Amino acid sequence: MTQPLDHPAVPTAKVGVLLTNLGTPDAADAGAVRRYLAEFLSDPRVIEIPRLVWKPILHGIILRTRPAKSAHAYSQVWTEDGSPLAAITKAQAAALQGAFGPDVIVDYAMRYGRPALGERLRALKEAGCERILVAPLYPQYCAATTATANDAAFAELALMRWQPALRTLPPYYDAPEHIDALKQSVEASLAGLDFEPQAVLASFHGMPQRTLEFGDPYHCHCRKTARLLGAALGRELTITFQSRFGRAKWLEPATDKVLESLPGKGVKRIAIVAPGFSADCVETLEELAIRGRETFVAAGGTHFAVLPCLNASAVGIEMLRKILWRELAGWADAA
Ligand SMILES: C=CC1=C(C)c2cc3[nH]c(cc4nc(cc5[nH]c(cc1n2)c(C)c5CCC(=O)O)C(CCC(=O)O)=C4C)c(C)c3C=C
Ligand SMILES: [Fe+2]
Ligand SMILES: [Fe+2]
Repeated sequence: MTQPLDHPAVPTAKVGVLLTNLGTPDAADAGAVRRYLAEFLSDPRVIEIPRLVWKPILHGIILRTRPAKSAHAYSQVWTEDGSPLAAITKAQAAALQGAFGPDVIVDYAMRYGRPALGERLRALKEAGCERILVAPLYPQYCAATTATANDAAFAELALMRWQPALRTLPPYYDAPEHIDALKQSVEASLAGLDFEPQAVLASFHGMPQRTLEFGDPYHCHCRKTARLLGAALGRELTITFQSRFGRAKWLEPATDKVLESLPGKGVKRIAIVAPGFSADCVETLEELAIRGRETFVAAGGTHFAVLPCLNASAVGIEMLRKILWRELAGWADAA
């Protein structure tokens, strides 16, 4: 439609897709890790204990001791492109750019640290996106991951007079496309090993046990992903939970305890898959692949492999394209 001559230009309405992940420090040093942990661990969605109790523990103990230890972990997996989590999420967004047509812009952001979620959401709006799909890349829903990413997106919208329409990506723990992508990826990785594992572990990030009692579906989602993936592979997977944090009881069995116990039961050759992580990160590359191996070998294990996450692999990107396309129904074609 022709506009009056004095009317400002009206850009074509665009659609935005914002991939989000947890976040990561800007550098593998104690200062950067401290800033990252301070933001992350101040989130009441992550640490669900009264602020009055938690603040002194966080500032008096955790932020004094953990940054140096975690920085060492990060330094062992740091790449030329920075933190693996940030580099892989960036590569996923780049691989999906153009996949939904010329009027759909794909970007990425982090819930903690940079690029900040609110800032990228605003940038999409400023680029003309009137509709935005926020896609937290966690297959299994968890209040500490999915919900807090969505909260941050809506908090940014709360600051706007003219808001874009927002959709959020539902969890995809049991989506056939996700299970099939995992199956293909695991089969290809297992075929590349020079040994036949006696057991394959499915290690998920842990959560405090009481979040299950509060009604968080995370534990059930993890179990279902493992069950469906096991059925697709035709072999039973041993489910474990890693990365225990703090003193409270966490979901069990704990990955490190299982690694310690398997060789004594005659299981000396294992592979680990981490189907709760859409991208490799410090938890898979350092905690599992470095410390996990040390634990397993010290207990008498002889063969050990951690299989890569879907990352920006061809099957991983094709899976994301399909599940995002489904959520863009009625939007991408209207753009
Ligand atoms: C995949 C799902 C995740 C859940 C669930 C989760 C819960 C959760 N995590 C912590 C504490 C830490 N997690 C850390 C790193 C980290 N966690 C996830 C994912 C989940 N966390 C990812 C992808 C990463 C990697 C980030 C990276 O930079 O590579 C860390 C930082 C590292 C360290 O110091 O060990 C902490 C701390 C809690 C408390 C929690 C649930 C309550
Ligand atoms: Fe975590
Ligand atoms: Fe960890």
